[in-house]
Amino acid sequence: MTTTDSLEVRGLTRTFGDLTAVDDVRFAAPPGLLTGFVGGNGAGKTTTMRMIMGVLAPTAGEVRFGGRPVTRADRRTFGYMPEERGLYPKQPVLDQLVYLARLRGIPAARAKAEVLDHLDRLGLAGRSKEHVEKLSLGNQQRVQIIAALMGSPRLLVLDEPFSGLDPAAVDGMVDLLAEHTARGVPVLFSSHQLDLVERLCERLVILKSGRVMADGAPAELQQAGRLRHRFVADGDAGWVRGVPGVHAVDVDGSVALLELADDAAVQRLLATALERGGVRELTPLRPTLAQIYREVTA
Ligand SMILES: Nc1ncnc2c1ncn2[C@@H]1O[C@H](COP(=O)(O)OP(=O)(O)OP(=O)(O)O)[C@@H](O)[C@H]1O
Repeated sequence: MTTTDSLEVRGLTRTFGDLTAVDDVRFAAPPGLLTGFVGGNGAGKTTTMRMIMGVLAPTAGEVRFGGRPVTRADRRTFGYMPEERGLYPKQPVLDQLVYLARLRGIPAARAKAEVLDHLDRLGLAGRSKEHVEKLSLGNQQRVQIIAALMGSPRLLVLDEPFSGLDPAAVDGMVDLLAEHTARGVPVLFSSHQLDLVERLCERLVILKSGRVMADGAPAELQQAGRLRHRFVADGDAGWVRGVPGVHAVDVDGSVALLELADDAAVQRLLATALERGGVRELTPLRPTLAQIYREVTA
């Protein structure tokens, strides 16, 4: 079943007493894309996701899906991995997942086949009869992921789905998510692992103190980020500090990391370099996601 619905949040706000945990948050998670939701501890990611899923009422604002306000019926078709993982410790893995799948309205035989397939793909095929409490935390996490992915959800909202997973499980998870995005499903997931977010995400929302600090495709955010240059002089580059419009972030012998105010600063830099013996290299450096994140949340 393919889908073309977007998730959209508009002006979403939530207060707890004097604290505004989520403050006028607006962004969209478009169909078929992985949208990464990042921000430090307490930034408001979980609170936003809980409001999207209807677990927590907003103080203000609205959640829309497919171009209209989200309904309870819509939410029953969403896959959600909550921060507080909700598995029954004393039930076997297979029984539990089949039960959860049946709650989503999947017929018994199909539910079992789907669960067994997912267990196999996340490396848990041999564990299906074990009680959840007997599994390692990483394996419990895999079971929790499967619970969210059952039954062709129309939207996936995943709170820290990658935390505690080993690299093989991350790869298995990435493959599974790709099948959902290929069907057009919007996927919103929170993470503190910026390297992983950089690798996976087609869109990014950065939150700080309940507010959206940046929102867009990683390449767009990189374009907007402060462009730096690596400069290598013929000889010591210490003189770059005196060139107007040139900010030397770091100078180490002949190599300098520079921020150049404008084209005129570039020309002044090159002219001065020629007077002093020449230029070996001047290369623009696009900021990494980690640098962008540090800049917008500083
Ligand atoms: N039920 C609640 N009652 C009071 N304060 C709350 C409640 N839920 C969340 N908060 C507060 O709201 C703020 C945002 O919390 P939230 O859990 O959404 O952040 P987060 O970005 O998910 O953080 P983390 O990365 O640490 O999980 C925090 O200051 C938190 O203490």
